Amino acid sequence: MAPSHAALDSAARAHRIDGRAIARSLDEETAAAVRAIVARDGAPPGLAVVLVGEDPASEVYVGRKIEACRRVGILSFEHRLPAQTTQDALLTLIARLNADPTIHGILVQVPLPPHIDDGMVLSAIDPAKDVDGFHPVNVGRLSTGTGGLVPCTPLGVMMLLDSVIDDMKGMDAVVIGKSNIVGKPIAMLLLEREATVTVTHIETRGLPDIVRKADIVVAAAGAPRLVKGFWVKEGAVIIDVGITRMPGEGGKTRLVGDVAYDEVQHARAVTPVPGGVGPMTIACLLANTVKAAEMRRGQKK
Ligand SMILES: Nc1nc(=O)c2c([nH]1)NC[C@@H]1CN(c3ccc(C(=O)N[C@@H](CCC(=O)O)C(=O)O)cc3)C=[N+]21
Repeated sequence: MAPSHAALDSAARAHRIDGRAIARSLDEETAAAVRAIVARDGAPPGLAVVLVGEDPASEVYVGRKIEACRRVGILSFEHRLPAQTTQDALLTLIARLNADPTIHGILVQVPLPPHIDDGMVLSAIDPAKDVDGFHPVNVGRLSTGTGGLVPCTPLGVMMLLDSVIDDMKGMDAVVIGKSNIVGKPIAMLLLEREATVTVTHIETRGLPDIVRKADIVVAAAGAPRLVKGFWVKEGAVIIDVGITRMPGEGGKTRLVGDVAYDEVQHARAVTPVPGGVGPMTIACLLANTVKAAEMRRGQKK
């Protein structure tokens, strides 16, 4: 006897979007672009990575960024400053990096220690070197669709969506999370594609019912396993941006996303954590550094 549709459905699993593989192929393009820049200018693009303090998670991320630069041939310059560094000292370093022609991109790892004003520091970075896309000039460009450098995680999210969706026009997209570095820029990018975008957050009333209407769900609330199976419409595409470190077995930490991955197998496609958005964020940082170098040559706007 042929299996019933219900049996087929319950056996079907969502496509797992492989962020590591997609990041690897973007890195190949970036490496080729770096080789072309070296052939033309005699020197590769340079990225300055600034880390203030000793947050262990930040150290892991910064280490990965430096290693990724080496892989594609970008020169990285690491600036590790003690936690008690003053805001003035940090602003002085940024001014020096802004003026340094061998530096094409500047990344100041956030969060910064509490005595430093993130907004002041990010606004001090030359917008043309702002590979994070956090400077108000780049935020303004993104929201008016006028070019500039786009934040890395949101860029990566769009590439993951593009790997499974041909055209987002008219689709219902729900973004959970309203941060300046993830939720808001993703909403702008989805709007540019003519999706119908609802931006929600942890305080949104009736959140499960709103999410259930979505063809595209981007979970970026930083709330482990917030999105349950019954929140998700059959056939939706889900991007999990959340990364929370939880105590795991044997004193290790384990990473938990914002989506209850095992409960959403009736989705069309879903990203894992780890191995989804995280690797894309780093690949997009490298791509943005090349973009900044090419913008300086006046080749791209
Ligand atoms: N100025 C600035 N720019 C950033 O882009 C920035 C930042 N500050 N502060 C912190 C967040 C976080 N972030 C991640 C980068 C890579 C992974 C990543 O590679 N994740 C791996 C796992 C990494 C692990 O094992 O811990 C994965 O999801 O597969 C995650 C998170 C960039 N951030």
